[in-house]
Amino acid sequence: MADKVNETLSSEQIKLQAQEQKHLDGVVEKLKHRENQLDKKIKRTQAEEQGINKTFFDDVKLNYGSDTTNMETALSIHQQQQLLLERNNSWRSAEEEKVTVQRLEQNPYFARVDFHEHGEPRKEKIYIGLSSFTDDKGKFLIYDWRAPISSIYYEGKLGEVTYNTPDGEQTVDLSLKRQFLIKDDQIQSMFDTTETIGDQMLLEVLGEKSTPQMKSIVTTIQKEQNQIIRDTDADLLFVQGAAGSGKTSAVLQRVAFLLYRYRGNLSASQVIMFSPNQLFNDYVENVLPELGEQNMVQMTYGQFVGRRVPHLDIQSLNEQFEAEKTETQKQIINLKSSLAFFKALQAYAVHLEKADMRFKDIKFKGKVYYSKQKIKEIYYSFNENYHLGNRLDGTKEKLIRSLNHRIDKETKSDWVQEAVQNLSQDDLQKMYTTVDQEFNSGDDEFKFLARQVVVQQLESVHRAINKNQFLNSRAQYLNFLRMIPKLLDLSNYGLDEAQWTAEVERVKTHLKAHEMSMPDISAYLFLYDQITGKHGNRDIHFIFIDEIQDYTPFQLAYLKYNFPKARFTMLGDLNQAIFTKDASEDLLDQIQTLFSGEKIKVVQLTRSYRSTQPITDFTKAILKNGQEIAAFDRQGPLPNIVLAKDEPQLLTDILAQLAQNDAQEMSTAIITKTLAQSEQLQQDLKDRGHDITLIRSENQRLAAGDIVIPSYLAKGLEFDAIIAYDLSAENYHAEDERQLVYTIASRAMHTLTITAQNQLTPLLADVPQTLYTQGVTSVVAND
Ligand SMILES: Nc1ncnc2c1ncn2[C@@H]1O[C@H](COP(=O)(O)OP(=O)(O)OP(=O)(O)O)[C@@H](O)[C@H]1O
Repeated sequence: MADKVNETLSSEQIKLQAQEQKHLDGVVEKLKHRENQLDKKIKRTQAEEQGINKTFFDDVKLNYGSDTTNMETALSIHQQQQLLLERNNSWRSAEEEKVTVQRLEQNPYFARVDFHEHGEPRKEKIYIGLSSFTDDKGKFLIYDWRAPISSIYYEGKLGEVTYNTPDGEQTVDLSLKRQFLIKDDQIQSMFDTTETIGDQMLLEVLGEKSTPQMKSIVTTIQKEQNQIIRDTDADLLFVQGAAGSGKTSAVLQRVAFLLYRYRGNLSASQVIMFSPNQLFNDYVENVLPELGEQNMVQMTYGQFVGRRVPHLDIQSLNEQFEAEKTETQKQIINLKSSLAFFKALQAYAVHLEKADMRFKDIKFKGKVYYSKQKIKEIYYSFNENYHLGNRLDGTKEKLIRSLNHRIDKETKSDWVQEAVQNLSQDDLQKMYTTVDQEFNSGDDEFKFLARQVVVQQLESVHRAINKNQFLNSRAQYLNFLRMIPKLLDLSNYGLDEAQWTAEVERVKTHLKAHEMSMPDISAYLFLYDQITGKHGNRDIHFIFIDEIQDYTPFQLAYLKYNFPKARFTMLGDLNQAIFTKDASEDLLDQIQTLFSGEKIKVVQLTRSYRSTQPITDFTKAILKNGQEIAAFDRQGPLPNIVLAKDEPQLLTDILAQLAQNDAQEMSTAIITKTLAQSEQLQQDLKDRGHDITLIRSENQRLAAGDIVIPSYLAKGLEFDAIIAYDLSAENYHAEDERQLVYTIASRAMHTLTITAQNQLTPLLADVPQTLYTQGVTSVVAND
């Protein structure tokens, strides 16, 4: 496209481009000059550091005569260390700057804006790039895209534009917005725009082929995305965005923005992003480093809870997704996912201050050392001002004190006498505090050793106390579940007591086998946190949650509890609730309750950038009463529905479509509903002589090229071409699978093929026939 634009350049434009090229040459020269200077600085300071290191002790006045000379020596060492540290910092920061300069050399800037400050006669002209760069006199040659003034590039049209600065709002008069495509220090093309970022550049970016790694979008951030990226006000920023509307992209640029805006007060380790699965983590991991920032902490909710209960087998993504559920099970899950369940647990915790704590005996050498009755007695011996956490601390303190008393007593028991006599020379040496420890008498020595032996042996009791091993967490959780009919109204969830009792028994059986389902694990941990008085991690400043529609209100409440000081950004598409399905509908209401009294901002992104217009129009028609979606005007072939009469025919159709996509150099993902189908399909294709990568687990790496992947792992990802596997009436029939079909179809960037055996799923029955072709393999690729 750049060529097409160049072909039609007028002489005026050619002149303008030559002027810009001259400016660019000047900036590149200065960047190279700076790199040179930095190289010299790095070499010099490293040499100085080595020099200081070599002569360190020659230069230090080693003098250990008197107190004053000792002091002088210490001072002298300190001075030398300071010198070393200074040199070290100096070359390290020069190295860092060099990396930035080198990144800028690759692509110094992507935009220029001209504007007048209000009341100032002089026109200003600034260039915007990935980082700031000043010349030797401190004049800005490039502004960081995150600098306050750069916002005007993304914010509005020409004319009056307001932008936020740390000191409040500023207004300028914007007279020019120019975009550049620069490669190897040459301007490939440039566009002046009158609208927000010209569609031309966006079209070019979006028309590119997919990559196994997500790319940054700084050059073409859209106005509404910019609002998400630069928000510094909201305690909760909630983004509802259609599939492909750039939620994930916006959030990654937002992390980069926040790290810049709060530089010095915020580090990447204080930002956590919760993502749908590990594959997705890999997919996005390059974006921040590309922007010159460190990656934030990334994890899935499963990982977040799983690491705290290594002994329990938690339901995997696959099990969660594929488990067939009865109506009662669905209702139980609904209950356990609710805020009411969260509150019931808090109420139960208050009740525990008075009664019903469950303890385990602490044993020593197979015998009860502190009985659970004794522990319970201590626990409830404190007055009513003691809350759960204090009670536990108080109990532990008392137990430790009692243990110390018992150590003295225990030293006189027979087993200790015997153990001391049997100590080897080696054991003895380890026990003495100094090699030649002296004692007044043999008796004293014996007492000393006996005490050491007892302390060593009783270490297990000590540990049991310290590590709360006397808490009977599992029995406690079951007790909480049994109490539920008293704490909330089961009939609100369409359940009766008998069904609930059966559920408690089910949880008990699973616990015996060390297994737990996802809804239980959060409640189990929250209960433990209540009992231990844990108040969460106050050091985390920002929490991002992607694909929020797959979280339950309980999980979100639990995350909020865990990160009490954090500001939350939640992104999702209520149309894509593939785990929580209908329950996601009132999620936003529930979240608002969670953040009541705090600043909430809700932003909607409706334009879908991932897919061509025909694909977006088709996917939009799958949904009934869904959230708003607008297509981006990028053309391509209509989605194609291929019906096969039987399985061999289905395979033949898939192979034909794969061949066609390959010929157009598009990578294809065949998305099946379940993992079993993916495995079968991979084998069937192999039998037909076609090898294809199977993504079976989230812990795999995404490879370039064609893949087969089950639906729940394709979340958040995108591919040039999608083949939706067997969207037949038999495979997809339940109304609550509509969102799943939408999620699958909306992964496609350029081509979408729907295959089905026999009869097409009724979920597509209402899609107008004008929105797709049927029976033929699609022909035209995106130009
Ligand atoms: N402003 C933009 N400039 C260029 N590309 C963009 C822009 N916004 C979004 N895109 C592209 O659109 C595609 C979809 O973006 P992204 O994955 O962030 O959307 P999403 O809303 O998280 O989608 P989903 O909910 O379906 O996972 C990506 O390829 C992204 O690079």
